[in-house]
Amino acid sequence: MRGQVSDLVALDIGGTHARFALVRFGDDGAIIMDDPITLKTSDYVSLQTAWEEFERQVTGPVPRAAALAIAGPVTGETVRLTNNSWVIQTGSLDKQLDLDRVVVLNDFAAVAHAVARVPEDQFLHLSGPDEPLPQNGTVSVIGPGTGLGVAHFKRVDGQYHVQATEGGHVNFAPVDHVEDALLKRLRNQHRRVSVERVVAGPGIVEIYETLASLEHRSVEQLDDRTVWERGLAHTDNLAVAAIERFCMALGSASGDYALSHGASAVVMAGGLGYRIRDTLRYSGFAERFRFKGRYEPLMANIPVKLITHPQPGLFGAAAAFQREHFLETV
Ligand SMILES: Nc1ncnc2c1ncn2[C@@H]1O[C@H](COP(=O)(O)OP(=O)(O)OP(=O)(O)O)[C@@H](O)[C@H]1O
Repeated sequence: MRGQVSDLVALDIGGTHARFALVRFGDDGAIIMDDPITLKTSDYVSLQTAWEEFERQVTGPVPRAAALAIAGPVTGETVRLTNNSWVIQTGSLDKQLDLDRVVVLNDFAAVAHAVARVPEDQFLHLSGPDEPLPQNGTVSVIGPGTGLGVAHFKRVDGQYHVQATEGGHVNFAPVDHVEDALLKRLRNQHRRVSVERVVAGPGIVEIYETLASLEHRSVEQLDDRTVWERGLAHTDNLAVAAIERFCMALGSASGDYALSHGASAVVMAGGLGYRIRDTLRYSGFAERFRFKGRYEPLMANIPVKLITHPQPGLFGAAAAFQREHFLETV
């Protein structure tokens, strides 16, 4: 896109990183995105100072329009990020960043927009019938990462509507004795145990230590990244078992979301989901997804896919902006 005038700055603001990308909208509605500039949120005291740095790094004019996908509930005028100290006042962003048009949405709602808009070849089949996403119906979008993002969208006659949720905070529901032990362990630490305590990156440590205690083994204290790395590299059998257990718990939770959303398809998203994509396909994920008593035949008919687009949050923020300001029909 270099050398062409951009239409929009798309931002994806997470707990650890803020990503900025220049976007141009093609005459046919295509969303053409430049490579993102990634900044560490902890290196900047506010969105405004990070934006200044982005402007310094860009050659050429910066568009006076922005779409922000933010990791936190976007409800009132003030948005507090879940894992960083920035406070974003949505009502005055245009003045603070010198913008003419701004769209702000939850980061996982942005991912759902991306799932609704990217072409079929950007999905990898995980389980269930190997068929395209439905033209009409509800799709659950689930993303284990630092937390557990959950959203859904409903497509009807070529239009779609996205709903952000706080689904990662529903209760963790164990279905076997290992998960009973995991819940017991977590309940000693937290008054209430949400599914995000298990089905998100940091949960792997709890699973690892629970498995060790079931074998009366003492293990060194590891951080989540190390357990993931050892398990994915098959250098630590307990970590391999913990990842298998993680996939099973993700399958259970995904099935619960599909049931409660009335979904006819499910899409996994997020950096962690992508990292474990091959393991997920050959794990107990699919069996646990279906394991819903008399609804097993219904669950077996739900396709589960994984989005492979590298920046669904940025792409989805641009899609949300485009729909609000340019296109009535997507
Ligand atoms: N090699 C790795 N590097 C970092 N995190 C890893 C790695 N392998 C597994 N993880 C797990 O993935 C989680 C982060 O997930 P993900 O990469 O999806 O980030 P995210 O939630 O999208 O965050 P952000 O948008 O702020 O980068 C970490 O909490 C960690 O437990």
